[in-house]
Amino acid sequence: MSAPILSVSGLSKRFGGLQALHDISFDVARTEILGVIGPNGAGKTTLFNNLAGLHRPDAGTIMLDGVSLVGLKPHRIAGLGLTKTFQNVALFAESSVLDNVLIGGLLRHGVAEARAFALHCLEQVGLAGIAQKQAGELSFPERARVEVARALATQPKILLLDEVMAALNHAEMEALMALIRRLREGGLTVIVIEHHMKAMLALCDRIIAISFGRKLAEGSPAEIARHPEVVAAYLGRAHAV
Ligand SMILES: Nc1ncnc2c1ncn2[C@@H]1O[C@H](COP(=O)(O)OP(=O)(O)OP(=O)(O)O)[C@@H](O)[C@H]1O
Repeated sequence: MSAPILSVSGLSKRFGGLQALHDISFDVARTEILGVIGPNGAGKTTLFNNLAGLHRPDAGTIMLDGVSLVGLKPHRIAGLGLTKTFQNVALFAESSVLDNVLIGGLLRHGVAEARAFALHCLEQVGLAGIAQKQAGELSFPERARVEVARALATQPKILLLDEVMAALNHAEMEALMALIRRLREGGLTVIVIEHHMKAMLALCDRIIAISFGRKLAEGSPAEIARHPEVVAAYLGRAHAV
């Protein structure tokens, strides 16, 4: 791997008696789509929260393009280029789609510029036509795209997507995967958490599997799909690729 855009080393996080992350290390290449899989409670969202500055790790280093992120506030980390979507798509229901996306743009722009940029982001995700719709009236696939647009409005180098496909049917998932691939072709690096294994195997260049806060495996989708511990811990013995 040429110089990684993100380098995580020895990351650990404890909540009281629970070791939620234990000595997690991995690198992410520029414009890579990296998947993070693991059973419920494995520590996936905690990993994202530590990367994005919502939690402070107890130990370990996180370097984004050579800059240390540990101890920085989330808006500083977003300013440096790492932005996370939220698992339960928390949009302001009473506000328009445009205003929801505009909020992300305020990180770097004044209101007028952020509005224009928000429209551009909505175009990128194919939702320019519903910019004035109230966010509370959106379908699940629209909400997922608005959440991606809001993250894009911060102009990230790395986008962390936390289960944005959770409520989508097969066709909607395929469409969102196509969007993620397009964003990568435009230069974005993406780290994805999803439970849907087929989608992850199809979408990701590389996958890390975690279980009980520890990294269990790391490799190509094909390697992960046949890794004995991953199969036992997560995929189920019946899974075969
Ligand atoms: N703020 C917190 N305080 C205490 N415990 C927490 C906190 N956040 C997460 N945990 C615990 O840490 C463990 C890892 O949780 P996390 O949400 O990271 O798992 P996950 O892999 O994202 O799960 P899921 O697939 O269900 O979203 C769980 O046991 C969870 O209950």
